[in-house]
Amino acid sequence: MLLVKGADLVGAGAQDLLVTDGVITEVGSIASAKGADVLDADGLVALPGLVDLHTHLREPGREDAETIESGSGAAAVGGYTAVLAMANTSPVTDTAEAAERILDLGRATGLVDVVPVGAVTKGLEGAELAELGLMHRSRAGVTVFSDDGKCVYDARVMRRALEYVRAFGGVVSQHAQDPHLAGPQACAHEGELSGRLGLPGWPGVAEESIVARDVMLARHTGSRVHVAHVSTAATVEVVRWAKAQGIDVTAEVTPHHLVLTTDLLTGYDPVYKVNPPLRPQSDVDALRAALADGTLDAVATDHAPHARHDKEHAFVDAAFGMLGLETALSVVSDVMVRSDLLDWAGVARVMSANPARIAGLTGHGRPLAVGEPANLTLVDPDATVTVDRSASMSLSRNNPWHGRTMRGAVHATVLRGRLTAQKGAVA
Ligand SMILES: NC(=O)N[C@@H](CC(=O)O)C(=O)O
Ligand SMILES: [Zn+2]
Ligand SMILES: [Zn+2]
Repeated sequence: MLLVKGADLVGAGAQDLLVTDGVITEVGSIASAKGADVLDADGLVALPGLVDLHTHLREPGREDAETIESGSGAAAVGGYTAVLAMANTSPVTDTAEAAERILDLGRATGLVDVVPVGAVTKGLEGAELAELGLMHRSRAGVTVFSDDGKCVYDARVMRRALEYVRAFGGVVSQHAQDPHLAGPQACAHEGELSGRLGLPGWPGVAEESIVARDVMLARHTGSRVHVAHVSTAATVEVVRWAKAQGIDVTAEVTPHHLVLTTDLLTGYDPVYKVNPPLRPQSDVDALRAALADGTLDAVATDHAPHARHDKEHAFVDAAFGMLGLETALSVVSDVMVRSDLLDWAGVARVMSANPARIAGLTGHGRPLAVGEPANLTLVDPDATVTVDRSASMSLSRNNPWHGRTMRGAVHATVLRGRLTAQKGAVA
């Protein structure tokens, strides 16, 4: 048993919360409970456990960069109770067996629910559909499919994937990047600055044109598409239009695209190399506004750990990606809550309820009420944190937030009644 004392339940004021056998059994004023561990939550905000739609855990294949265990630790410290593990591992998660293996490794660690994402195409090669139905019907129950890292570029393949997943309520999460408009070398927002720096440009239209196509394919098939890591104002416009038409589209934004801008590239530090690239301030402002007004449904980290020997290269040669799990809540607090763009109920929506709904996770993203699973994140809204890349559960150090001070931090994470992390460390 666990007794959480005096947490602000967002909208319901300070309450005590009793957890028995992983389920919330009482909410209100609870003086004591015999045999229960007590967690003092005075001054803390209680959110439903955070859900990340987009995490790279690197196992199998790149256990030097991250493992399911180390990434689960980072997730727990970051306030997450469920993460969707992207399929671009080695081997790729494109079979039922591969998906079940990830599920089992996640369960063995037990710090967070690790939910496998299945590849859309075999080997992420974009040609032949992977065994979507078998992955869905497996113990892993895969509902989110993505070739993330690569775009499902062939419109016919995308159409067939959408038709296929519609049968069981699945969704395709698209890494929107036209490979001709933004080729493999493209690594900086295309504009005056990329020209001056001599970096191959990645124009916003390479994203926007794929999203425009995909929402039309979703309309045509009556299926559901999700847009990964939206990075431009015009993509927001497409998503807004599609939603207004009743097209079944959802979209996510990363913490880094809500804050970091392309001018950080002037120092050629590869820590700022990410896909899609950092954009100008006008895009950042549009993304914040779209997250606030619901056009963007979710914040997803795109936690992308990379080993030192893959990241510490000349900018053009370095790997794409940055860490995100441990800092996401602080970034969102700092940029969205402190500026009144979102209140804590809004944070619960974009970091828990909406991602859980998109991924079809019934045990997550639920209101903190009697009868619900006790997955929760306690946040100290006034804590000031200065990010230190060396104090991380991740095996990698490609942390773009190093040295930054933010307000608002995860205090503790509870997964089905069990404390999984507290004050930056795994419990
Ligand atoms: N975001 C990145 O820059 N990198 C991701 C791939 C991806 O999300 O597209 C990775 O796997 O490293
Ligand atoms: Zn991607
Ligand atoms: Zn990714």
